[in-house]
Order: sequence, then C-alpha cells, then structure tokens
Amino acid sequence: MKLIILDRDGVINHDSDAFIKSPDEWVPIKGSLEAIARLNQAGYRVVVATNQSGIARGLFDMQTLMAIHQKMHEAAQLVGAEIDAIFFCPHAADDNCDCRKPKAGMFHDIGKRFEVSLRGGVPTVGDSLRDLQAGFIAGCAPYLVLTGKGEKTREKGGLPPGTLIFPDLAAVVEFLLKKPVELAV
Ligand SMILES: O=P(O)(O)OC[C@@H](O)[C@H]1O[C@@H](OP(=O)(O)O)[C@@H](O)[C@@H](O)[C@@H]1O
Ligand SMILES: [Mg+2]
Ligand SMILES: [Zn+2]
Repeated sequence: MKLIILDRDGVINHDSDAFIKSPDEWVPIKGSLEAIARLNQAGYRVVVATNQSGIARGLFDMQTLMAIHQKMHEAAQLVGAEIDAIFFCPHAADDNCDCRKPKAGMFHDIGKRFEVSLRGGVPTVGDSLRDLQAGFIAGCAPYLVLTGKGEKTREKGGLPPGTLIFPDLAAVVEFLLKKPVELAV
C-alpha cells in the first residue's frame, strides 16, 4: 500500500500567522485537492499530520477544528479526492507532548495505524522545517513546498538531507507519479 503524509496549513490550505481559526478561514491552495485526487487514483492513502496549537492557545476549540476538517473533507470530495485520516497535535510547545512536530509521534502513530514502515521512503510534504524534521526522524522522504511558510523555510536552510523542493503540492505529486517505478528484478 502506498502512503503519503501531508502537513495541512501551508500545504493543503493557505496558512495564516493568525492561525486558521474557523471553517471560513480554511481556503484550499489552488490545485492541492486535485493533487490529492491524483494520489488517490494512483493508489495512495493520504494522511494529514498537523500541529494545531491553536487549541491549547484557546484560539478555537475541538468542535471548531472538527468543523474545519469536515469542510476540508467536503471540499476534497467535490474534486474526487479523499483524505484517509487526519492526525493532529492540539498541544502547546511547552506541553512537551510526543506528538507536536518536530517530534515524530504522529508519524509513528500513522505508520502503526496503516501498518506501513515509513522507512520505506514514504513521502512527507511540509512547508515548515519541523514538518520535514518529524518525517525524516520517522524515516520518510521529505518534500518541501514553497507555499505557506515554505519560502521562509528554504531561506532559513538546515533542511534534512535529501529534502526535495517543489513550488506546491501539485508539483510534488507530478514528480511522484512520473517517477519510474522500480522494476522488480
Ligand atoms: O502547518 P500545520 O502543522 O498543519 O499547522 C500550523 C498551524 O497550527 C499554526 O502553527 C503555528 O505554529 P505554533 O504552533 O505557534 O508553533 C503558526 O505557524 C501558525 O501560523 C500556523 O497556522
Ligand atoms: Mg504547515
Ligand atoms: Zn501533542
């Protein structure tokens, strides 16, 4: 089974320094949902791993986060895309949890849930360094997109070894689906 792990804000939808606090503030990045549909058609299970410290900060509650994700699922369905699962960390940095990226807790949980070893080069796509670090620790192949905070992340540098950089999720998917399939020897 093919699996890909996506960051949410700045990869699937536009991000905001003021957080995405309501369904109205959730706006898909052009082409991102269609890219997820292409992944589905190519046999990928698509899973989201997102930090949502806005919960701990009291900017929005769990019910609102669920409403945001309901909107994301419905918007995906409209273009024939399906997000198989959304893993989120509701904690603040000083909660010292195991799930907040750059820790790899969510990635390990995803690997267990989907019974996939991430060390087989499961791709992970993010716009922040912590997304790529978390995935890299778990064994994923890191892809940086320049949407969201991606440009700033590229400028700051320090990317995990082997990180590939693309303009957006659609470009990552184009690359992944064009890659020659390793022929069985
Ligand atoms: O990109 P993902 O992981 O899907 O979600 C990021 C969001 O939870 C928010 O994460 C915050 O970081 P802090 O949690 O304050 O460090 C800020 O970067 C916000 O701009 C951003 O909207
Ligand atoms: Mg992000
Ligand atoms: Zn957490």
